[in-house]
Amino acid sequence: MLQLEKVRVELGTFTLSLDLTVPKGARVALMGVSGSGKSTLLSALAGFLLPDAGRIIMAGEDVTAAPVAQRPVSILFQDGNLFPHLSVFDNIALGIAPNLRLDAADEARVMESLRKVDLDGMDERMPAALSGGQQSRVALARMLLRDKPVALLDEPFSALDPALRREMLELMRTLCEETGQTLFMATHDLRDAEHLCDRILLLEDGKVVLDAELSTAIAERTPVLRPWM
Ligand SMILES: Nc1ncnc2c1ncn2[C@@H]1O[C@H](COP(=O)(O)OP(=O)(O)OP(=O)(O)O)[C@@H](O)[C@H]1O
Repeated sequence: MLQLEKVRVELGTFTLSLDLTVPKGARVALMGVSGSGKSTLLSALAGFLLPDAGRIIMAGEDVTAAPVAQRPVSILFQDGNLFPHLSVFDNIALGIAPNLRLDAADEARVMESLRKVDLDGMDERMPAALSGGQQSRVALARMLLRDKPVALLDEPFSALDPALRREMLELMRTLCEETGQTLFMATHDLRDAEHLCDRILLLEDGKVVLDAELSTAIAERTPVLRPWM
């Protein structure tokens, strides 16, 4: 379970205000027009921004003042998630060992995460020698390996064509279902959201205007969601 208790984040004249609880394992689509506060919310969850008021509780722990590295989160932001001078293996290994010193068990975990995203045998390649979709899979493998309770995605896979992007979103959904991760994904595309998410949080000017089960909101054509349909 993840709780945002009366959280307020102020950025100049903009204020994000949230008071909500997200069940463990929920996959939440964060939607709203440009400037509504999606990235601000992800940054507050990741710890890049500290709230001016309120508390953030993740996996039973108060992380309100915790630095990025101490939060139980993994992050996948837009594109360019890979280091071009490191091999696929090392890019993934960074998820567990920032100094790249791995023991045999860690190495086996890296290879296992590669297998899960269907990239066996690609461990020695450099990112430039992979297709866009394969690069996204490497970033996903690293996220998997970190095995954190909360995943934060900001318009991921946006460089991929829609068919490949949706394939990645579905892969992400399968992996989340296996691990029970709670996920937040900022997106402008309701169809993309449907491929991965089961809840929707719609923001307007820093406030939640819809917090609902995604399939129900779509089936009922909830008025605030209609512009996105
Ligand atoms: N460092 C900052 N100082 C002042 N205002 C900021 C700062 N960062 C963001 N903002 C403002 O906060 C508001 C929310 O921005 P945010 O990036 O969270 O929106 P968003 O919904 O993610 O938009 P987009 O869909 O364009 O990425 C905007 O009005 C933005 O101008």
